[in-house]
Amino acid sequence: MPPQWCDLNVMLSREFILPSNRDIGAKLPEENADQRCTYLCGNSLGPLNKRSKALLQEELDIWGTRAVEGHFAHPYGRQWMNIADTVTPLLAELVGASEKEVACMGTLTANLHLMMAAFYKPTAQRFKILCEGRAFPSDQYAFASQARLHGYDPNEAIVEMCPRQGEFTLRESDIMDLIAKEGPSISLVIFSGVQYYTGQLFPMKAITTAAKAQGCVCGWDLAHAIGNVPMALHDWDVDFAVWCSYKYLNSGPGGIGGLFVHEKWENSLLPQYAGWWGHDPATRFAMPPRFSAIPGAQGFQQSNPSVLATVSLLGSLQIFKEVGMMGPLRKRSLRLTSELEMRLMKSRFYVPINEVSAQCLLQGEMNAKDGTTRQGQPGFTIITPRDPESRGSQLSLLFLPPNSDVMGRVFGALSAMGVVGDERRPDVIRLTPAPLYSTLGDCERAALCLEEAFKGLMKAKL
Ligand SMILES: Cc1ncc(COP(=O)(O)O)c(C=O)c1O
Ligand SMILES: Nc1c(O)cccc1C(=O)C[C@H](N)C(=O)O
Repeated sequence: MPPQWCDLNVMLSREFILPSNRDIGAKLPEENADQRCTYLCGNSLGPLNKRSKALLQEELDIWGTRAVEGHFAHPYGRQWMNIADTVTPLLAELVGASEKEVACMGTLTANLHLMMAAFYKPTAQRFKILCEGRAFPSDQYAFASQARLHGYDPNEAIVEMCPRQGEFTLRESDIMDLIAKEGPSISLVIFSGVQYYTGQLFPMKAITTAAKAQGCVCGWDLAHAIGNVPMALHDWDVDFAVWCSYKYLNSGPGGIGGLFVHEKWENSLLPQYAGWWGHDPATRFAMPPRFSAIPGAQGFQQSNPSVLATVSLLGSLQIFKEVGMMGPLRKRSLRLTSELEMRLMKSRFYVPINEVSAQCLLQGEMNAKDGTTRQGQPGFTIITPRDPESRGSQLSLLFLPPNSDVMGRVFGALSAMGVVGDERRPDVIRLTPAPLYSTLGDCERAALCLEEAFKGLMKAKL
């Protein structure tokens, strides 16, 4: 039976090590200084957990006592030679894939290039890359450089889909229409599962189906989706996907990445940038001169993975497994994010999204629906979709008036009160209650502190 809410609260508070208010430099009374801070920043970096810490210490000790032997003989059965096998089944479960469709390797951007090298095969008729506008910059750089590599001008080859005028997120029907319209000229459709800036969860299954119907390859950047929302990449017929593990998978800064390649490609797609870790493990250490790829995603491995990075991921994935993986976690996540949203919307500084016209935003104004202009008055709206099915854990708060100092000052005040989110300039603060370690109390506290931050701002303006 999956653990209940209260059991989870207790268990998870024991598993994670969160910075205290003092650690993060919050300016709070002494009696609150050593309490854990309100950490709502797992969309950027998940916190440390005790299992990862213990596993890391074990591997350091084994390194100290066995050195090179640790590759082949390991007191806990985690021979370094096969270390990725400890996490592959868990990653496969998280993304909805078979084990051979998944590889724990490298880093997100490097894996994205590897996958584009394998899957982006532009022709004169079909050469475009369709992606969301304002994709994470590393992805934009990767797309543009891949287009250039094939001799295309990124301005012509890359189709960035932007929200309608006055809107902040994409409509499913618009995405479908664009794929249908541009389909014959599109080589690759690649979106992020959850958009890093707005927190929008794209309809992954529908986009994949539409892309495939047009004969396009469909890939996904799952940086903000893995460990955040349930997925079924195999059943959805996704061609490839890449991810990092330092966000919702809590593997630590710069943690090891991963990729997915659908099994249907197993016999027709050979790794072009081969390395010895993609070679058949049965003969890898015999060091034969000719490459013989592991069938499936793992054939794309190049180097031996960092053992320290891999066990750090393993510790967190063991917690995922213990709580029942994404089923119970998504349920908890929906509850937490709705709680945060509900409390934020009660704020007197909250402005409903439909009252914020993008045109006015551009001019640095904020218009109320009734026609009155509340020019210059500080406030915020939530640009993440209201429909829980169209978002993960994250809420993105847009501060008003735009391009003012409101966001920066609120962010500073939140930090001083022990609330850790992150700022994305010019006007957004992302707040993410992650179901593995956040509580309803965190959501309540964040909303109260936001209110306090605004009050401080208003007082200072008087
Ligand atoms: C959506 C997205 N893509 C790519 C990256 C870059 O990842 P990495 O630095 O691990 O390559 C990030 C985060 O930094 C991201 O959020
Ligand atoms: N990887 C990061 C880092 O080393 C420092 C600061 C931020 C990051 C991030 O991952 C940013 C993240 N992708 C984002 O969504 O903004």
